[in-house]
Amino acid sequence: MFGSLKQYVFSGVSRHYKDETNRRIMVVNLFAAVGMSITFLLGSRAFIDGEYSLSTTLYTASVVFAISQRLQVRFASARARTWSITLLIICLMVLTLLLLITGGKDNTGPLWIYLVPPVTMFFAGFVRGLIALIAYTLVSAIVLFGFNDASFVANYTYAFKTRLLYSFLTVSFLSAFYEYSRQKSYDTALYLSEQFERQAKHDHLTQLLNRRGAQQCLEREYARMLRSKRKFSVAIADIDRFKSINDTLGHEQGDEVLRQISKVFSSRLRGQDILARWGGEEFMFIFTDTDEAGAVNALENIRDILNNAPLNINGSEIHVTSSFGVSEVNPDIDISCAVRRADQALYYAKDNGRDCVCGFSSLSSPSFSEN
Ligand SMILES: Nc1nc2c(ncn2[C@@H]2O[C@H](COP(=O)(O)OP(=O)(O)OP(=O)(O)O)[C@@H](O)[C@H]2O)c(=O)[nH]1
Repeated sequence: MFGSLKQYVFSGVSRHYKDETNRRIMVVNLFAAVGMSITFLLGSRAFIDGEYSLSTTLYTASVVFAISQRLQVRFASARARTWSITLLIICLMVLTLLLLITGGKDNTGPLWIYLVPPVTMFFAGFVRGLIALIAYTLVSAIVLFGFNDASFVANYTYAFKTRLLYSFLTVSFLSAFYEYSRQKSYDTALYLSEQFERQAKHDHLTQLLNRRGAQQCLEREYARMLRSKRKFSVAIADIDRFKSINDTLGHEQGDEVLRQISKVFSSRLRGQDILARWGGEEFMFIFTDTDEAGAVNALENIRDILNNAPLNINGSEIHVTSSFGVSEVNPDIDISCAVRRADQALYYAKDNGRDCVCGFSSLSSPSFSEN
């Protein structure tokens, strides 16, 4: 029993949707169930009492509530959800207006109009909800005051009608204010969480992905490569003799060198390639759909540019070079193995005079062994 109730409440919910969307889906499920049950019970009661037009109205509303719930679950699209919510609100508004006009059971029908403001605001959001509520208030006011002696409108006293309208306006105002504050808090929370998420994945100095962001990209690329069988390559770049740059220019200018180098590196990459700050003065390249030879080629280009265009640091030109170690990632070489290989190739490049690109597979020296 509890299991099927839970299944019903969560029907249509998906982990791919935003929290806000899932919350709306669950509330639509709950509201439709409550609306369906109450209208069905009241409709049956009216039927037993021989009030056939009231019972037909309530049964129809019960069916519409059920349809609106099925709509969002069956079609699982944003458009279906909008239709479902629209249907639900229209059904509620028409039903409560009919109860207002006919008076319902012993003239208690108007009591149900207080459901309209919170439900409309929650489902339609602040702006659309406000428009819908203004329209609803106008129609209600016309029904209450525009047909004073009409036989098809229930007989309410003037005092009752004015109090009903005032109290309805008060509830509408409070619901609108609540929805406005709720949306503002939600937007702020969303903005902050996006900022934190961004900061957690990016390096504040270069604005590139940081090591954590790079790891996530590596895992994503690896999964893609396993599916598509299209290999990719990783490379680690380490700026040469960076300690002496820091020592001569100072740490702040050293930071500026890192910033400018990151721009030189990224300016030569294709849109689909990824550059990250791997740590300290090390950068990580991810070359998608590229084998080791292709990555070595691309890095040779970058190395050339770095050699031929000195950096302008605080008005003086300085010549900065970098060494690169490259490894391919394929179904036989996983990420940690490839990173280890790129690191070993980088050390080899450093040991062999720096300012060069070294692919792991070219390390054919007999003295070299993979750790
Ligand atoms: N300015 C600055 N320096 C950093 C940063 N991160 C690491 N470093 C410095 O980078 C230097 C790295 O020096 P080493 O690892 O000795 O290597 P190197 O001087 O680059 O020499 P090789 O790598 O052998 O060519 C250290 O002095 C670190 O303090 C940073 O964010 N900003």
